[in-house]
Amino acid sequence: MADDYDYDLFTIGAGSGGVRASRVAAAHGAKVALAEEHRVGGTCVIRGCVPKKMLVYGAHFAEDLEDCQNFGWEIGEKTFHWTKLRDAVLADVDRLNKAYTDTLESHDVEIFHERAVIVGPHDIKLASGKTVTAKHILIATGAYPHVPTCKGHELGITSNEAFHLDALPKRILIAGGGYIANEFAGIFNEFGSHVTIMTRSDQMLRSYDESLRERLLHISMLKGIDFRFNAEFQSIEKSGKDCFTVSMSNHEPIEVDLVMFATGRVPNTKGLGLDKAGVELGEKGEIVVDRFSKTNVDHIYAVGDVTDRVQLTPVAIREGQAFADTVFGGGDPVAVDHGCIPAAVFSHPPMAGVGLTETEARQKFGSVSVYTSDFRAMKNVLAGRDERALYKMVCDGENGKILGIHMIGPDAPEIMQVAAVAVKAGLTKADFDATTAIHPTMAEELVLLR
Ligand SMILES: Cc1cc2nc3c(=O)[nH]c(=O)nc-3n(C[C@H](O)[C@H](O)[C@H](O)COP(=O)(O)OP(=O)(O)OC[C@H]3O[C@@H](n4cnc5c(N)ncnc54)[C@H](O)[C@@H]3O)c2cc1C
Ligand SMILES: NC(=O)c1ccc[n+]([C@@H]2O[C@H](COP(=O)([O-])OP(=O)(O)OC[C@H]3O[C@@H](n4cnc5c(N)ncnc54)[C@H](O)[C@@H]3O)[C@@H](O)[C@H]2O)c1
Repeated sequence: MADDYDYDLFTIGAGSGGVRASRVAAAHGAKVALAEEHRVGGTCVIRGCVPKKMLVYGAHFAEDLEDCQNFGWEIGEKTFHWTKLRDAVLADVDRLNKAYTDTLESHDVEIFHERAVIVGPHDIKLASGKTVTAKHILIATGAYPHVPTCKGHELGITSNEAFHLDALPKRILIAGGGYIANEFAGIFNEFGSHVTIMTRSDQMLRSYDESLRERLLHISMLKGIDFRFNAEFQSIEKSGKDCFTVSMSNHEPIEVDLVMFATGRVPNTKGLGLDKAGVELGEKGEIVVDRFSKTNVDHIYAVGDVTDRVQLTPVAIREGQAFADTVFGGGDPVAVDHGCIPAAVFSHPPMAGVGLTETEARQKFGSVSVYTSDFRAMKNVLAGRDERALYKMVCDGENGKILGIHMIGPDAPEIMQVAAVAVKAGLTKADFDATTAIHPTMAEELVLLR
């Protein structure tokens, strides 16, 4: 296909969005090349969702090993070896990295294992100095961790480094009240570190339903995690061989062994040469795109975190697929529907949500009906674990249409994935009521809500 260009498509970034787009474009018959400056697989596979979830599993054994005793199991002394888990996780990351590379190669996508930047409307320069041309360019460079610019910020780590630690910290301060902060707080806490979360606002996980956020905060505190709200960094100073004193507004200084920043992720557009092609950026440096992921330049597209629409892997994948189908599929253009996206926080316990929170629904619809189930999972009862789950369904007060479902409790993300189908399909509370329960499960609470 490649006309006067070296390639039909050149993709910058082999993460969730870039890999899917390149593979599908190649399957549609396009001549495709891709550049990756770090490792094929990107954030999700190499230093995000996947290794994080494995650590979550590893961490959960701490509670399982405690709880199993009420189920009749007697176990000897428990010892946790962080480096054993770390190395197993990193080995699986290597496996996935290879699997993603193989998939691209088997689809004849040419991979450049180096940084690429744009040097002209159709021109890409690789770190080796080689310059290539492409009819279409896809920017899928993701995002990088934001680090506040306080004195001593260079002494802290981000989630990128958390997967490679040589030893677990005895005391860790995690800055940020979002996804990464709450997930890693659970992980480190279960492994025995003392965790303090500090966040500059008075809330955490702002996009989730208020009742669930309160429940997570309550349970996290019961588990021993400390929280400091309305706290802005002032400084981080070394106060011993391996420890730091962190000063912050509105609170006493705290001494810890590790500081981790989880304060959001910034679209990765710096130094990419987008000005050379005239690509428009938004206020946060994100690439501005239309609903087909097209930039203001006709042949340049962008998908995933770099566009700062919804920073989630399945969204980046969908955007990559839609881009490839639109440009190379030969059919009608395909836009990604960004409405009603389910999401989960893999905290301890996890929480998940889809659609409008109660507050959002009240603001938008006025008349809403809210149904809740506040219960202790059967397993927690026998385990003697005083941890209650909370499910909430928010419906349109006029016709019963479900506007949102929100859950915190064991396996909430697994249950939510299926419940989200019903919400996306526009089902009503009556449809849930008409469905027979599977007993005994936690999910049955969803069809028994009063
Ligand atoms: C700790 C953590 C946990 C997460 N957990 C979840 C989760 O559980 N569920 C979920 O849905 N999402 C999760 N996310 C978010 C998810 O990882 C991202 O939304 C997703 O990876 C975005 O995909 P992407 O293709 O836009 O970018 P990325 O996957 O970040 O890929 C971009 C790639 O581009 C490369 N690159 C950048 N610039 C250049 C250049 N100039 N030349 C060559 N290569 C370049 C980078 O090295 C990178 O590999 C998590 C993120 C983090 C950090
Ligand atoms: N389970 C998942 O799906 C999952 C997991 C991890 C990450 N992610 C994605 O990655 C993105 C980035 O995650 P994240 O947790 O870094 O960001 P986030 O946007 O979820 O949370 C950032 C938090 O940091 C706080 N903050 C910002 N600056 C601060 C400062 N100077 N001091 C103290 N607190 C500060 C903010 O108030 C906010 O609470 C998420 O938005 C999400 O889209 C998803």
